[in-house]
Amino acid sequence: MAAPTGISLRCLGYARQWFCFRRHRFIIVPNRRHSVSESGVLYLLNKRGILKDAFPDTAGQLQLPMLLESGSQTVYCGFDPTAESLHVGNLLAIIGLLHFRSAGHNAIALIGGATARIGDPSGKATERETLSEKSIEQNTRGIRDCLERIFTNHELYSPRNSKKPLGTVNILNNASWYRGIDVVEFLSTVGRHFRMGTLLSRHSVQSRLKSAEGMSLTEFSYQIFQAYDFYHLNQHHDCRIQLGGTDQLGNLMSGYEFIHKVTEQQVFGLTIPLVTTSTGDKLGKTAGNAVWLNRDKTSPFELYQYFVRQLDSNAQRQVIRSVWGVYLKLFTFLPLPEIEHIMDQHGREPEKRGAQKRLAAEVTKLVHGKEGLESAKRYQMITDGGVWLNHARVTSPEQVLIPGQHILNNGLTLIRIGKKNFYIVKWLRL
Ligand SMILES: N[C@@H](Cc1ccc(O)cc1)C(=O)O
Repeated sequence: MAAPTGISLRCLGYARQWFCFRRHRFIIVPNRRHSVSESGVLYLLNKRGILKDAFPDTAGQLQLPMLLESGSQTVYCGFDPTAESLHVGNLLAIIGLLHFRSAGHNAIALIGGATARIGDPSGKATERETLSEKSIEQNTRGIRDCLERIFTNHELYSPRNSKKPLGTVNILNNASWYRGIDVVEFLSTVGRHFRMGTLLSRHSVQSRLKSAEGMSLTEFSYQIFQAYDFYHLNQHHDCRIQLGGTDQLGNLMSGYEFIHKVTEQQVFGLTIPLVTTSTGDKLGKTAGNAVWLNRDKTSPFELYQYFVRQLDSNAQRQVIRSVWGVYLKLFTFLPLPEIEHIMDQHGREPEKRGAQKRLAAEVTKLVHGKEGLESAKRYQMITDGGVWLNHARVTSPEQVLIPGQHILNNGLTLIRIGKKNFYIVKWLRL
């Protein structure tokens, strides 16, 4: 973590924390003259490395901490249903929302049933493929399922630092408010507030305009829809904070500007960092494929393995040690002193792979619950080489039982699990 040595902006005497920005990192420096609210959610998110930028920066530095301390607030983050499941790359945004929930604030996960049809150009070099309404509906079901499961697991299993009651979580779909909006009405009332110069200046637009393919009006208008969503949630759910990945900054700014113009209310955008592996790749891809959060696309075992395995090379041990510590802070809700303890132990006995096993266990429990974690561990036993069939070690969970080899001619199989547990299985021929 970067040391808090940049330009700092002191809050007036009544603020509990002040912030500084250095090399695009969001740093919160506790105000030593006043009792520091080290339990504040921004302070915590920052300590865990989950915050990157705030928008608008100056107001964000001074007003947002005060707003969050003044009472329960509503925070939202959107997910477009472009696939049947969310993936590991979405996990940090969900975890960010859940930290707000743990601190007693209310979280909205917005499924972009409407925006998925428009297609967000942010971070994309080419126009998105058009999705049929039917596949968007199917994807929406998969994503809703995924979010509900994670929210329940968070409530059941995640350790909490705050004594405040958990905030609410709400899953909404923006298709529900666009259904009733007339296109002429939308352009004449909403469209009027957006200035072409500002829209054109966004990075997502600029990079696409320079490409040979250019950009369609549909994708160009995406930021207006996301801005309107923020406005809608502000009006109907008193939502004043939007969370998104770093590529979402332009969309967050459009929302801020629109709401500010129409309502004069102060709202905020927060970005979370893009997590990369030690080799610089986006986290959440294995052999180029995404690691999904729904079990029919990536099993609990594969998810567990992904976190245990990747970066697991001796050549990178020094890097790995610090990376595991960072991942534990980002992807688990374990208290920071406990993470330090895990890392100390890991430093003493790295061969036990304690840090990565704990990381994998916590992530699998959050995503698939206790039952999912148990099933992942049962397979793990096989890949660790702790299972023998007729005295031969089995290391692949895909192992098939072959008659004559694993099922002896007398119809028996001797199974050994670990050092001491022996079982005889008698197979009946039907
Ligand atoms: N544009 C976001 C998803 C989103 C959709 C609608 C919103 O209101 C907010 C966010 C993304 O692609 O990640």
